[in-house]
Amino acid sequence: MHWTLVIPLKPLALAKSRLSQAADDAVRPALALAFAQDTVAAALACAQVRDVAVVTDDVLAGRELSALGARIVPDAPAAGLNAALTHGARTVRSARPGSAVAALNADLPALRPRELARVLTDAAAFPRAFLADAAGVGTTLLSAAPGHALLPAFGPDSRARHRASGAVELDLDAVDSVRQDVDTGDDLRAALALGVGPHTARQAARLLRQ
Ligand SMILES: Nc1nc2c(ncn2[C@@H]2O[C@H](COP(=O)(O)OP(=O)(O)OP(=O)(O)O)[C@@H](O)[C@H]2O)c(=O)[nH]1
Ligand SMILES: C=C(OP(=O)(O)O)C(=O)O
Repeated sequence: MHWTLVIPLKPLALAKSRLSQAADDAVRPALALAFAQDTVAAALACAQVRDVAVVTDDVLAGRELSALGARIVPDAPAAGLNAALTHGARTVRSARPGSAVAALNADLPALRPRELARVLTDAAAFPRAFLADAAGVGTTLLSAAPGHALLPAFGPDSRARHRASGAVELDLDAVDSVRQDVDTGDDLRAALALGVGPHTARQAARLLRQ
């Protein structure tokens, strides 16, 4: 099965507010963009991924991510993360109704294409499936096979909410790069230890020089 990934991204000036202790206002937007660039580049390099749609209203991010090969979908509902994902999945399926779609967070700077391929291969066995984040409370990926609505419930305690919604939790070892989202300075250190993509590596080096 080949997947279309739907990746949501807040306007960069507002993104990653919980990183404010580790990265000040002058650096954080560039860091958030770098996370998204490394996430999108790794996703597009994954053999199971047909294409990537990024739902964002950010002009700079739209330009940079479309240069990597992503399609940009405006965040028309402007009603938060889950509305953006529902809109993104609908937009994808209005062009190709039988698409397998998966929502993936834009803050996975250590994402490895082979680990993403393992997650998507397992997800293909279920109508809806999800992967818990490294902290064990959130979600980094939610999938919907052809013919099934995504029904995203991202946000606080999304692991429990996705489970309660009937999505199957994927029980996989050795997919740390798909689980490691970056919300805090500790998360950033964990991602750097796994090995981040080139955009984040450049921005992290800038941060260390400050
Ligand atoms: N398009 C869109 N994406 C969103 C919205 N809210 C969150 N996201 C994205 O959803 C993903 C998961 O969100 P979070 O991990 O909470 O990221 P964040 O909102 O930048 O982080 P904080 O500001 O610290 O809460 C990230 O890729 C965000 O950019 C939204 O309203 N619209
Ligand atoms: C939106 C989510 O991410 P975070 O916990 O990183 O805000 C989530 O896990 O559902």
